[in-house]
Parts: sequence; C-alpha cells; structure tokens
Amino acid sequence: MPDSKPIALILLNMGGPDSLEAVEPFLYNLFSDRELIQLPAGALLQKPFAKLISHFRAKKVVENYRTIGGQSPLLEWTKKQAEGTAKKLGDRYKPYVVMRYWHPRVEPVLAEIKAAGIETAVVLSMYPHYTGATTGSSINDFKRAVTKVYPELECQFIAEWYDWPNYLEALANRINSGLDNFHDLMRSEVQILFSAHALPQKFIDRGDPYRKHVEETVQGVMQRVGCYDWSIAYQSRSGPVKWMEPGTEEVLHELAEAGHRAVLMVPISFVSDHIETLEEIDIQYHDLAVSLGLVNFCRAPSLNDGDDFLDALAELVRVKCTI
Ligand SMILES: C=CC1=C(C)c2cc3[nH]c(cc4nc(cc5[nH]c(cc1n2)c(C)c5CCC(=O)O)C(CCC(=O)O)=C4C)c(C)c3C=C
Ligand SMILES: [Fe+2]
Ligand SMILES: [Fe+2]
Repeated sequence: MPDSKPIALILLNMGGPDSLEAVEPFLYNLFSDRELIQLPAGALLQKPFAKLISHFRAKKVVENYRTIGGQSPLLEWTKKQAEGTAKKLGDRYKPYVVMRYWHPRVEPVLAEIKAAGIETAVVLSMYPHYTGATTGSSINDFKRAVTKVYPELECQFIAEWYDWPNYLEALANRINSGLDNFHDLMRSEVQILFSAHALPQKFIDRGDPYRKHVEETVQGVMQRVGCYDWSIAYQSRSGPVKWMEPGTEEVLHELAEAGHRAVLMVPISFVSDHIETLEEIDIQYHDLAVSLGLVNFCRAPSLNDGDDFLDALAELVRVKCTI
C-alpha cells in the first residue's frame, strides 16, 4: 500500500551550543557561512576570519550562555516540536531535527533516514519568515547533503509560513497570556512591542522578503488580538554593518520618553526559547526597560511545544504536503 510508507518529518533550525566548550566551534560554523555573513576579506579568507571572530566573540557569548544554564535550549525545543507534530500527524510520520551550525548536522541525519528505509521527506523550516540568511542557507545546505548522501530521497520543502492562520492564532494566544500580567492596567496603557531578529539592511535592499513577512505576521496577529498600541523593532544588531531599523533598544527609549510605563514584548521571528529570548530579552532588555522607567515590562511566552502551535504545524504539513 503506497500511502502507508513512512515519511520523514525534518525540522530545520539554526542550532546552538550544547555546552560552554561548544560555543566557539558553533560560532566558527556560523561565521563560516557566507549565506549568513560575508566577512569583508572575501571567500578565500572567510574561514580564517571566522576562526578569529569566533575566538573573540566566544569570550563574551560564553557568559550569556552561562546565565541561561550553560547551553542553548534550542535543540530540546525543536525535538519536542518535531515529535509533537509527528504524533499529531499519525504513525506514518517519523520526526527528525537538522541543525545548520551544530549537532545534529544534516549528513548523519540523512544517513539515518536512508538506513531506516524512508524514501520521502517533508522538510519544514522553523523560521516562519523567509530570508536567505536562515531558511535559504539551511535549505541549500540540506540539498547539498541530499545530493551527496541520499540523492534518491524525495523531498518536499515548506520554506515560509508567516501568514499561516493557526500560527497567527497561536501567537495571539501567547500575547493574550502575556497581557494577563497587566490585569490592573487599562488596555490603552499597555504597549505591545514585537521584536524580530534583525538582518543587515543589504538583505532587504536586494529583495529579501523578511521584513514584509514579519510585518504581515504582525498585522494578522493584531487582527486577532484586538485594539492595542503596537510597534515592531529589530533586535540582536551586533557587528559593524547597517542593520534593519528601528532597533529594539531605540524603541524602548522612545516608549519611555513618550511617558509609557507598561510594555509587553513579543518575540516574533523565533518559535521557541533560546538565547535571544532568555538572555537578550528577559535580562538585557528587561533591565534596560526598567532603568528607563518602563516598570511594567513583560515578555509573551514563546510558542515552544504548546498544543495550539503543534496543531498549527501539523495542519501546515497536512495542507502543504502533497506526497
Ligand atoms: C529569525 C531568526 C534569526 C535570524 C534572521 C538571524 C540572523 C542572523 N544571526 C546572526 C548572527 C548570530 N546568530 C546567533 C544565534 C542565533 N540566531 C538565531 C536566529 C536568527 N538569526 C538563533 C535561533 C540563534 C541560536 C541561539 C541559541 O540559543 O543558541 C549567533 C550566536 C550567538 C551570539 O553570538 O550572539 C550569532 C553570532 C547574523 C549575522 C544574522 C543575519 C545575517
Ligand atoms: Fe542569529
Ligand atoms: Fe542573533
């Protein structure tokens, strides 16, 4: 019976260090990727430069990972998302995770799928908003490895889903639970600040749809949440290039200067907790906000393995997958 053959459900994500010792080699892999970052010295010198930058950046970033427990939680969450979604889809679907810059890397996972005799795969990017820097790089890396390790594997890619209704619904649910923290305040007193990961502006200038996707997600979510003041800002703008604007810190300053006191920050381009929610938002932006007088500062919970979000992913696979 052809329709009972197993299908690999492969979730693609960035990956993160699984120990403090792994921070530097993880950063080296990341800075070696010219689809994410083109270091100024050209392709031939990308790796030597990556070695240098990862060495120096690791000193600072190790401390950030130490404060969130000594490792990135991204793999655990992505595994739970893969397993939970496959369970909702039924026995045919076998869950796998592939990370771009740390384990599990693509080649061993493909070898495992091949050894299990699985002939088809649905490959789902865990970045809802498309950019060449994340989804593009992950899918290219995946395709290169398929050609090498398992060219017979029939793959179907889901590369963007920023406007998927059940995803918007799940995000609206997280915002509503975040808003519960402001019970004694009026609606008009709470500012919702969506914070997406920044990209260098040159990606957008050359036609990358990332900003448009983020903005459409926010529109769709706010239609569901109702009438609040909201804005979008871009976080994690480190490195000497022109980044997307406005920056999250800058908007926090503006909100404080305008006399606001209550901010709900909503991480928007990430679908689970990782260093940029647990450290950058919960510690750095929280402390900045409070010091600026934004004394009621909260973050909406991440989507993680919430049942509504797993339902959204399962429905996405059911509808988009034609295998
Ligand atoms: C939508 C998600 C992300 C985009 C867009 C993105 C772009 C981007 N990131 C860097 C550089 C770094 N990213 C790092 C970690 C990291 N980034 C994302 C997501 C996006 N990045 C994730 C999920 C993670 C892993 C977090 C974890 O829990 O470990 C890092 C390492 C951490 C650090 O040093 O701050 C770097 C460096 C660039 C240059 C970029 C756009 C081109
Ligand atoms: Fe990043
Ligand atoms: Fe980042």
